[in-house]
Amino acid sequence: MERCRILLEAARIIRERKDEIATMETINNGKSIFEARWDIDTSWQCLEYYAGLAGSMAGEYIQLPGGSFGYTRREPLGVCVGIGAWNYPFQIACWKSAPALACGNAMVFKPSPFTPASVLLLAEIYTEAGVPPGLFNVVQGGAATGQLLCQHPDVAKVSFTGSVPTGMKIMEMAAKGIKPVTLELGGKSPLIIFSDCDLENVVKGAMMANFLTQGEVCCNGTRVFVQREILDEFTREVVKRTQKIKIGDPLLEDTRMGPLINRPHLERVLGFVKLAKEQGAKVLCGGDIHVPEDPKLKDGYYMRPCVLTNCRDDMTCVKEEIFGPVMSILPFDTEAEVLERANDTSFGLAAGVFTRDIQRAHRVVAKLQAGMCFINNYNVSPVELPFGGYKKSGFGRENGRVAIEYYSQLKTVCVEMGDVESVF
Ligand SMILES: NC(=O)C1=CN([C@@H]2O[C@H](COP(=O)(O)OP(=O)(O)OC[C@H]3O[C@@H](n4cnc5c(N)ncnc54)[C@H](O)[C@@H]3O)[C@@H](O)[C@H]2O)C=CC1
Ligand SMILES: NCCCC(=O)O
Repeated sequence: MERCRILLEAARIIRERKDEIATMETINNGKSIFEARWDIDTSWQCLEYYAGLAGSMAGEYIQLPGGSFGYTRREPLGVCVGIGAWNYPFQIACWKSAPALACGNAMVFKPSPFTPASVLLLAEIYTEAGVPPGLFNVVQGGAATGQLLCQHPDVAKVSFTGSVPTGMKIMEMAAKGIKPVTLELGGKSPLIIFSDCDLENVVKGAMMANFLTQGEVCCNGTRVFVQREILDEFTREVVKRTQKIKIGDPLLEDTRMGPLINRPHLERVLGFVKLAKEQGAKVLCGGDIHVPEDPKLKDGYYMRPCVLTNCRDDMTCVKEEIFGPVMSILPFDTEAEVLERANDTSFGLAAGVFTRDIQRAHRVVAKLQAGMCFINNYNVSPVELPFGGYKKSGFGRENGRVAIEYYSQLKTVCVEMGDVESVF
C-alpha cells in the first residue's frame, strides 16, 4: 500500500506538470506537442495502473495430503535495468519503472543518448512523491554504458526497448549472468483492410498506424494490405489526407509532424524511399525533404510523409523496418492469401484488421503471428493491455497485469505438518 500511495502521488504530479513534461518531450524528441501530451497521459496512467496492483500482489495457498500445504510468495528481483529507445523517452521510462517499483524492485534507467532529458523529470517527480533515494536512478550514456549495466553482477534483470541487433547483444550479455530479459524490439507490422470496412475509419486508422511520431514507432502498421475492390478509393483518400499533415515546429499547437530524430536517421529513411523507387515502387506523395517556411527551422530534419504503391512483398521497403513516415500499400484478393503474406516476416510485434465482419476479424487475428493485434483501430495504447512481440520483435510484455510476472519471482514454500518420511 505504501508503494501504491507513492506511485499515485507521482502520477498526480505528472498530471499536474503535464504541459511542462510534454514540452520537454517535444524538445527532446521532435514529436508534436499535441502527441507528446498523449504520451504523458499514457505515462501517468501506467503509474496509476501499477499503483492499483501494488497492494494486491499475493501468492497462492496450495493444500497437500495429510494437512501439509504449500504457499507461494511473489518477491522482487532486485535491481532492474531499463534501457530505452529515443522515440517515446518518457513513456518508455514509465512503462518500465512503474511495474518494477510496484513489485518492490529498484531501477537503473538508461535513456537513449539522443533523448536524455525528459526522464530526469521523472526521477525528480519520483523523489518528490516519496520514492526513497537510490530506488530510481538515471544513468546517461550510450552503448558502452548500456553494456556495463547489463553485465553488472548486481543487476537482476534487463528490460530493453530498441532495435533487434541491440536486443540480440543484450540477450547474449544477460545469458552470461542467467538474467531474465524483456525485449521490446522492432517490427514491420501488417495492417489488413477488407473491402467491407468503414472507409472513413480505415483511412484514419491507416494514418494512425503510420504517421505518429514521424513514423518512428515500433508497432507501426507499415505494410498496408488493401483488398483490391477498394484499393483506388482507399489510396486516393489516404494520399489526400497525408498531404494535409501539418509539418513544422513541433511546439506549435496545430503541427502534427515534427522533425525526425537526427540527420543520419533522416538520410536513412530517405534512402529507403530512393531504393523503393529503384525497385519499382511509385511515390504518390512525400518521401522528400521538407523545408519549413520559418527560417529558423530550415536546417531541421523534416521530411514529407510518404505513401508508396506498386509495392511487392520482396521489396526492401516492405521487408525492412524503416522507422520513418513511409507507408507501403499492397493489394490483395483473398483472406487466405493476405494471412500468408502478412505472416511472411521475421518480425511479429503488431498487426491490424479492419472489417465489419466480426467473425472474420477474430478468425484473422487468431492466425496472425503478432503479439499486439488491433481490430478496427490501430496504435492506441491502453496501459491495461499487455504489449510486446512475437518472433524477432522480442518477448516478455509491458503493461497489463502480466508485466508483474516479468518484474518479480515466485518463491514456493512447502510446509510439512506431519513427521518426516525418510528413506534412510
Ligand atoms: N518494441 C518496442 O516497444 C519498441 C522498439 N523500438 C525499436 O528501437 C529501434 C530504434 O531505437 P534506437 O534507439 O535506435 O535503438 P538502439 O537499439 O540503437 O538503442 C536503444 C537503446 O539501447 C542502447 N544501446 C545501444 N547499444 C547497446 C549495447 N550494445 N548494449 C546496451 N545498450 C545499448 C542505446 O544507447 C539506447 O538507449 C527501432 O528498431 C524500433 O523498432 C523502439 C521503440 C519501441
Ligand atoms: N505508444 C506506443 C509505444 C510503441 C513504441 O514505443 O514505439
